[in-house]
Amino acid sequence: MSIQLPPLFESRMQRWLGGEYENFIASYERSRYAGIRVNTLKIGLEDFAAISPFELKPIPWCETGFYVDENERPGKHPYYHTGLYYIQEPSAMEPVEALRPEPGDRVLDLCAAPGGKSTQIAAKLGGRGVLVTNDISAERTKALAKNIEMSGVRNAVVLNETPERIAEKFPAYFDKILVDAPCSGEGMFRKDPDAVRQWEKHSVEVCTVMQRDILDTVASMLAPGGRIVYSTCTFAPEENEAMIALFLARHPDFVVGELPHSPLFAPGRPEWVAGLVESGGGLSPLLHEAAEGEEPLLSRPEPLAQTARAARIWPHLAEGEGHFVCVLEHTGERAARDEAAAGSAPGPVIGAGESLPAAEAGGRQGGGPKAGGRREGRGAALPRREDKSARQARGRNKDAYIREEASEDTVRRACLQFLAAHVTVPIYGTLLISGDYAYACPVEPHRLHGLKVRRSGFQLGMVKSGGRFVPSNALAAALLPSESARTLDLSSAQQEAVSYLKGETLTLDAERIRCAEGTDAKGYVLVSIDGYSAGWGKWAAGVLKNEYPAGWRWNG
Ligand SMILES: C[S@@+](CC[C@H](N)C(=O)[O-])C[C@H]1O[C@@H](n2cnc3c(N)ncnc32)[C@H](O)[C@@H]1O
Repeated sequence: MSIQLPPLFESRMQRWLGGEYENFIASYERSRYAGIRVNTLKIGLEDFAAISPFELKPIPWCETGFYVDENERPGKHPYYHTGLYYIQEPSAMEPVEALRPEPGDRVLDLCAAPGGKSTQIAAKLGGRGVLVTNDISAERTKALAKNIEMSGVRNAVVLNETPERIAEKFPAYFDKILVDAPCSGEGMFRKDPDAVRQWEKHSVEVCTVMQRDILDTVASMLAPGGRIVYSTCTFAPEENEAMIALFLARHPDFVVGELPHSPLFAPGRPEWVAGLVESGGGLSPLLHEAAEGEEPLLSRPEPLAQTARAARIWPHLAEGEGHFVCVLEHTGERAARDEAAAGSAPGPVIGAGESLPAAEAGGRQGGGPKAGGRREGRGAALPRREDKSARQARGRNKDAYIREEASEDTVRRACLQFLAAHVTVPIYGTLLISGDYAYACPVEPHRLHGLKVRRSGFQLGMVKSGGRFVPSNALAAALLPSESARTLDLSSAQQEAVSYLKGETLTLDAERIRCAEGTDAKGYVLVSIDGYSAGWGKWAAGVLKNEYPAGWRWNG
């Protein structure tokens, strides 16, 4: 075997798996499985099957998931850049299947970066409801935001917060919460040799303390009758069944729910935890947690017995890496919610073909001078620079709201003018200005006050010096070509598509740009590949200036 497994890990697995151990260890000789998940926000399953550049083999537990040959390099195809699929380890697709988000739900993905499961949740929401996606690592939320945006998600907020601070702002708010917990990663040893290097005796102990605290905090954010899915990519029972049983002992208003079990999954192993508690062993002191003079919480048979309803995905039984998935159902009554009455189902920022209010109509294409005589766009009043005290007041939080009125107004007007002139469908959300950026925010904006926010919602664009509005690539990626006033379609079979994705300027005639009635070719153009939107370009005099963002470009 080429992988050197930690001896303590091997001896633990051998003890627990007994006769099954040989098969388990033999699975380390096989190569890992690669998967893609079709992003149904951008393409239907049948349509993808018709154009797929790769041979697809269905993943049994996820309707939108497919095994692909890793040598196909799915990250190196224009369709990856148009967000038609997300590259995801097959077992990692199960937690969201167990969560079962439905259009209209409010969902929290607490430990979300880089966003595999968040993009899967967003696809299931189908643009309706709310996704709050969060990671405690600031660095990792950059990739999370990029993946959310490349996937064309319109109803997500991206946070970089602790669970406790989110809980203060969203008490009993979410219908569904995913905790894809930080863990010792034993299930990833085959896929990622780094996981082996990082594993040590104390990993399990450190992780259980984090997991216990995270689970305790999320309970307060769940609406009555809601569902939590807890998942890890480790085999350690301390981080799996024990965490669930401890949670149930502390939160008697929850039960372990049924999973839509694949016959390839195995049940949870409460007896492993019972054995560790009895012997006084294991790698976490939490196994023996007890109030003074009382028996350890985990010696209560009932909560532990429920964990048999969880699922373990084993690499020797299913074609995927090791995972643990458990559903926790709140036993309270799920209340019907009138989103509109609660003020939490925002209407459109601006509707299709809608006229801007007179005070905002100044710079609209073909529009006359606006009321008050000032024109937006070229020659418009410059936004005043934020002064030093305002900058200090904003502190660490770049996305805080404090901003001088004048410039907030400028961003707001510029954004609405852009949408009116370039987008032919309503964009839903509360128009929220954060610094130079405009967002369509899917939650009541007050909930974000004081939080570290990476994206306050669907990023529409920003105002640059001179009051010029630059649309975000998130907006481009989420629009259908038919929803944009100007479009240019490139073919994935032509070099032009890759040239665009590499950030190169294209030379092309006005005839190639499809323009909505009353619009000419000059200006922002939504660039699509085989009919699937990728980004913006700006056309004038036979040249398409490339607006595809540097961080999204095709490398190599
Ligand atoms: C298993 S990874 C998540 C993978 C992700 N769900 C996906 O599907 O792409 C666990 C994540 O938890 C984050 N994390 C660790 N402690 C956390 C905490 N207390 N609150 C929120 N996130 C945390 C880590 O930064 C890491 O990105």
